[in-house]
Amino acid sequence: MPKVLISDKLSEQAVEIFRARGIDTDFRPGLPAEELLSVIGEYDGLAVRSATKVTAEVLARASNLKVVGRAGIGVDNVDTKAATEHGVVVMNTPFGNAVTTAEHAIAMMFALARQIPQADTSTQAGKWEKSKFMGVELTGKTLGLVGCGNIGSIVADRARGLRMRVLAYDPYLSEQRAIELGVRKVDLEELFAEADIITLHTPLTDSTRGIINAEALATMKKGVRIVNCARGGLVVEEDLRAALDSGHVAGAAFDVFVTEPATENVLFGHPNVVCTPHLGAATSEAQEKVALQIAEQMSDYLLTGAVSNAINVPSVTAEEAPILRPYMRLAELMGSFCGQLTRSAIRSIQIELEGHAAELNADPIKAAAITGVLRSQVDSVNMVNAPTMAHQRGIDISVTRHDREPDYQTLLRVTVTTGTRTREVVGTLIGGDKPRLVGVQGIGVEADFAPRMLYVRNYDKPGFIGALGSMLGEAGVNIATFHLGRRESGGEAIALVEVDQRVDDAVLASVKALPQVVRVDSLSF
Ligand SMILES: NC(=O)c1ccc[n+]([C@@H]2O[C@H](COP(=O)([O-])OP(=O)(O)OC[C@H]3O[C@@H](n4cnc5c(N)ncnc54)[C@H](O)[C@@H]3O)[C@@H](O)[C@H]2O)c1
Ligand SMILES: O=C(O)CC[C@@H](O)C(=O)O
Repeated sequence: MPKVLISDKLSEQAVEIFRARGIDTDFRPGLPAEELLSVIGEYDGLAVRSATKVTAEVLARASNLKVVGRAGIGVDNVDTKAATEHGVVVMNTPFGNAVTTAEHAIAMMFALARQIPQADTSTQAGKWEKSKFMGVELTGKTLGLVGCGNIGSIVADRARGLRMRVLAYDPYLSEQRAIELGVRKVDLEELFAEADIITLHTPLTDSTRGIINAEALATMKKGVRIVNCARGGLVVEEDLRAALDSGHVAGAAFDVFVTEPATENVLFGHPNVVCTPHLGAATSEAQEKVALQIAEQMSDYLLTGAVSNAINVPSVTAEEAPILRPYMRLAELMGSFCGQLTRSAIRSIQIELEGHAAELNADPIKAAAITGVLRSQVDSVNMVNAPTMAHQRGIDISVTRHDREPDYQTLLRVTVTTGTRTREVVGTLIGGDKPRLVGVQGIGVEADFAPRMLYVRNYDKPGFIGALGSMLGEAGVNIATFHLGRRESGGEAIALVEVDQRVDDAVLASVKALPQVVRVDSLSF
């Protein structure tokens, strides 16, 4: 039974879902980092929000870990690169808290426009400062969205409901989508120059870090207000503080900070600043949604292999998973066949799909084939890290779908090329799910992938089968099945011999010495 650890404060509904799906679950919100390091080796899955830091060190100790699930959007607390290297899937819930976070941004906008937090403090202190808290209307004002994805587009919708004019800067936003959203797509300079309120909704990346800095602030309207409910680091906090002090910026509302938890910050204490402690996603509705969603996604992956919302591996739907699983097994076995025969640096791996296979999601099949090829070189390879490992080794990967009718209903071909040789195997599924080899090096030969096999390249000359049988018999090796194929009578041939015992190197050397034999390899699957 898989075992999952929940190390952050997730809705307890997640625990119920894991348990109902038959997953052993430990709910330990607030687990200290040192304890996480000592227990992580026991778990197949780790569910977190943003407090747990899933570092390279944690991942290095996580010998059984298959999946990290982030109940939320940002995975900046997960070392995704290290997870990929360790073959751990990282998944998030990209939509579960979008409405809630958009509402928080709108709430922050109102808080700034009407100075609600400051007025509340003053009123409850017994002051009645009506003239001090003169606000501004939002109706008719220009809102500048930096980032118009899930959250930004919901903010746009709500802002239009407030009769605001909405501008959006997002290099990946299409003109068509901007029209559908009722926003005007502009460049950043125009947005800065025209917006009365600017709200940020991008991830923190190299291109967005410090997107609002002193230089940008100088190009904004005097009296601009700035809202950040996305990520700390999008705004250079010191530069913003200076612009608030000079009065150029009329107000700033921040939910996220460069350093979190933010117990100290340069923005704190300014009369026109409103802060919340990363509460964007903190509603019971959103937390329930993300907890349920991550528990379902992680359970699906651990129990069925279905992958959704993964950051580092292609998606496989619950419907696709049972169909793809035998293909992934076949591709891995075929890759392994080629990999075991390859002793030098691989230049390329080509995966071809024909018949029914050509209609399927090829990414998981490709990842499985690469895994199989690399497994004989690297123990730690799996479906998650195989494409990255191939890339790191400079291996060129290609996938081709053929729409021609194959001899079999469905067919995969894996071709591995080194500097000097090309190895090609062809395989199919018998009865829908049983892997069967149907060709090697362009020679038709049918065999199952047996746990122990001999692969013999020989010439189709009399005496070979008898000699091989006697040698194996004398060595105490029982032949379970024997499959032969040849290019033409007397020409190049292949024998695939399923054996019940391991064939030692001395016997392999004697087989190799037979006059008809070109090469012999012992394979295991
Ligand atoms: N405060 C919170 O509690 C909270 C909650 C949820 C999400 N978030 C954060 O909000 C942000 C937005 O989340 P989302 O779900 O809308 O993400 P999303 O991926 O749906 O949207 C991000 C948008 O930013 C755009 N973008 C990327 N690079 C850009 C650039 N250089 N300039 C302008 N736009 C750029 C993308 O094209 C995309 O449309 C993320 O940083 C997320 O982590 C915060
Ligand atoms: O879990 C949280 O409270 C933060 C969520 C938010 O930052 C996210 O990226 O989804």
